Amino acid sequence: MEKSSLSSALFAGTRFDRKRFAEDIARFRKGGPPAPVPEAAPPPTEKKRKRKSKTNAKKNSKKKKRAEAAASASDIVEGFSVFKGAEAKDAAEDTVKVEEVRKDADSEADRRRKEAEREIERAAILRKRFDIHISGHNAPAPLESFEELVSRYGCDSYLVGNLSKLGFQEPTPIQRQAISILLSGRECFACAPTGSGKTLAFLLPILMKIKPGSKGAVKAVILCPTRELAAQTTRECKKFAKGRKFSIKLVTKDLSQDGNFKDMHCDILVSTPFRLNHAIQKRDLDLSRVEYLVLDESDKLFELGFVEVIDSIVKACSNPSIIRSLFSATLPETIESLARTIMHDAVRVIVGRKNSASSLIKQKLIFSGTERGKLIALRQSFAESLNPPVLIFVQSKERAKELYKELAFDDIRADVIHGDLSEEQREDAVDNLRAGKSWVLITTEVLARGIDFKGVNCVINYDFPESASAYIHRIGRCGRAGRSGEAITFFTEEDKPFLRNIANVLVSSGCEVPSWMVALPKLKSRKHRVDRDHISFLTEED
Ligand SMILES: Nc1ncnc2c1ncn2[C@@H]1O[C@H](COP(=O)(O)OP(=O)(O)OP(=O)(O)O)[C@@H](O)[C@H]1O
Repeated sequence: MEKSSLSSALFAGTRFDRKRFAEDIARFRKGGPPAPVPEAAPPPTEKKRKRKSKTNAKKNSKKKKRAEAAASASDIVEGFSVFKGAEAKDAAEDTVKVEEVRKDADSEADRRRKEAEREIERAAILRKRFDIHISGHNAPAPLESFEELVSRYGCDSYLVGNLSKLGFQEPTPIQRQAISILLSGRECFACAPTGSGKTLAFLLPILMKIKPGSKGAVKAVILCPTRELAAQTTRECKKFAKGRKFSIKLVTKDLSQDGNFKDMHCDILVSTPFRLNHAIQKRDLDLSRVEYLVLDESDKLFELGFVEVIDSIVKACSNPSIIRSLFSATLPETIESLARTIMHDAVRVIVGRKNSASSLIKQKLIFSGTERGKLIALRQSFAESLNPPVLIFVQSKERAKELYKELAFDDIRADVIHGDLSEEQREDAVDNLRAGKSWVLITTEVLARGIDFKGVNCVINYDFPESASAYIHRIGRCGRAGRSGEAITFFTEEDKPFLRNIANVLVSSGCEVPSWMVALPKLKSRKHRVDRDHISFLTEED
């Protein structure tokens, strides 16, 4: 006979009759009255059978307890072999079941571990493919597609529908990673090239997570360094949110000075730092329920002049579970460590190389000798090829006006934007370039950051930029959203000592520069501000 059938034959019918041995049980029980003995059970009716099968589930879950009870019962009836044997058999069966449960749990843990490993591998492959570099523990995997927003994060389909209507088919690298970080509730430092879609990267999690709501409870604040950028971000936000009743407001001069924020319904507030701080200090704007705070162009916002105001705004956003994020195309170490003081457990994301220009821009440095030489070089370059729209950067509003006068002689449809113009005039100048009414827009640093002119073909740095990051942001007004662009930078004898920083940016973007430029000595001062001669062909004698 086989071993298994032998044992089943031996144990067949071996059941302990508690009723028959009740007195013995009582005798062996240590203290206490004899346990009540149940009547011998009649054969189960259909109803009872059903009830029994229902209770089986409960019984199974109590297997472990029963095994323990069996062990203690055998202690009680020590020496009573039949009882001990039967319970021991029960206990053995239970031990097998417990072992099975443990094995199941082990294989479940194993399965989960393997799934987590696969997820880490998948994330690493995506990051490598899109040149995404992260630091910070347990960063969530980048998005594979916008559809994943629905399947993985429960995004409302209206939002994905809006993206598709706007022609956004695939997330850009910074969107893939920053969106998943913010949606998982982590804070984020993000550095990605100009024109790579950082705006949507911070707007989308806000639109997904906050609920359109009640009076006086601002839920998200977005800070931008200039009014033009704040206005553009507000417009973008409204486009993405179309179809939902979000109240999205731009803090204008009037609103900051006279707004009744207590009775105002506003979910998302976009502002420059000074206007927002004015509203907090003078108009009782309450930011204590803000859930998301975004510092766009964050390195600019942490520059001298803004720091105290930013500090006061950060303090006003006092919600302990607030999620802060910092976005820029440039993030110097000094600014990063300053910014870290306000962040909790942030993940740092870099797309491509930190502090580098977009690889879509063809960059050129042109020596023009003197200020006069620059004007000749500019006219020559326009005569050879003028590929509008063109953006020209100068270092001051006076120089912007001067250059505008010069170009007016040349029948070039030029416009100018600077700080002396009213808000409306500035908006008109930007709109005219967008609409193709003007070909050339002369500007100061005011349009250097964040402004999205999709079609700008060429950026000319008429005046040499004051730093490498100013250069990266200025030329980043072209070569956006996958399009190519051209950047021309004039330099004079006076600018030569400051060439090294800019030449290094060209080198890291794969553009050719003469070796003497990168061999120039390092300068202590990073900023380059020069007093320049007036822009004019008319000399004093003329
Ligand atoms: N996923 C996408 N698919 C197609 N176009 C996109 C996508 N995301 C953003 N864009 C477009 O790319 C352009 C640049 O985006 P955005 O202004 O957000 O860039 P940015 O990284 O913030 O640039 P900057 O550093 O200059 O501020 C915009 O015109 C935007 O509409």
